[in-house]
Amino acid sequence: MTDTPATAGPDLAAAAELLGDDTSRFRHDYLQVRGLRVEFDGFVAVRDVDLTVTQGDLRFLIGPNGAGKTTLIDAVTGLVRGTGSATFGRTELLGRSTHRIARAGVGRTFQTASVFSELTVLQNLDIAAGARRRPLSLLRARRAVPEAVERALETVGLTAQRDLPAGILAHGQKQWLEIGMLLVQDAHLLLLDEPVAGMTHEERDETGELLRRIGSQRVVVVVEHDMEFLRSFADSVTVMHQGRVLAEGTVAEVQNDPAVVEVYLGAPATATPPTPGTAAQDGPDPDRERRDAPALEGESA
Ligand SMILES: Nc1ncnc2c1ncn2[C@@H]1O[C@H](COP(=O)(O)OP(=O)(O)OP(=O)(O)O)[C@@H](O)[C@H]1O
Repeated sequence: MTDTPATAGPDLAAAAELLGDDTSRFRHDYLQVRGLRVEFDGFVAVRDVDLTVTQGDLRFLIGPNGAGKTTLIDAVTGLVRGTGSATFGRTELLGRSTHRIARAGVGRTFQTASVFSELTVLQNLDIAAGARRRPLSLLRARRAVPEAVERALETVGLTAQRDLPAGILAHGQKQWLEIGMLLVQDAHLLLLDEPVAGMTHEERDETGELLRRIGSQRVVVVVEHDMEFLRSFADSVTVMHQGRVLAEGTVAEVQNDPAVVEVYLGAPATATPPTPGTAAQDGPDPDRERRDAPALEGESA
């Protein structure tokens, strides 16, 4: 946050207004994944995954590195081929193109924000909003900023930065811009891949509040490694390990689940508790997943 103007952060009142659209065609839709399987040249990255996420249930998807979290999102959004079923509303998403999945109201962010750096914040939002417009009408100058774009700017707290090139935004602001782009695209299932990675504490809290608001009206799945952020904002948690769902429940439930403790800490919960964040001496050889797993207790990774 050195060369960018200070921001007041997301505007929660604007978020409430923007999200208070209870005439939405997506109002009762939810994500339902059944028997999802993704293979890469014979390596099974995701297997037998069942997942149901509804509106008002801010779901965090956690698990050690390589657990299959991003691959799950990739399959739901059409970036990789999966078998089984993944529906949002009445739409089967598997087997559809990324474009058609987006049209079904499904949007995602990536670990690295993918905004057009040379274009302004406003232009980025305008392009996202215009995803359904014809190319010629996109080129035509318009007199006013569309209301949805204006509201999204306020919602994600970037009104003061609207005319700045997106490339000079702080990391957190780029993530907010991406979320704004999903809102103007009318995404009602938002899949966010590590949205607070690299953010300051303040930005994380602002992002958490924003996600809560969005999650009360839309279906939101957050892939995260930041346990402090999870404890503050998750309504529910799905834990993945080696491509499967290992556990699911409230933060307290998964934190106290022996299988989860074992995966994260490297020892059965009933054994002498290891030092948080380290593998147990007597446990199996720590593999890559375990070494990289953040501590479930204490400070975030
Ligand atoms: N395109 C690919 N080709 C081959 N293997 C892949 C591909 N994408 C992912 N994998 C493998 O699938 C497994 C799951 O990876 P994935 O990125 O989904 O894990 P993750 O839980 O998101 O991990 P992280 O927290 O590190 O992002 C890993 O073993 C990874 O190496």
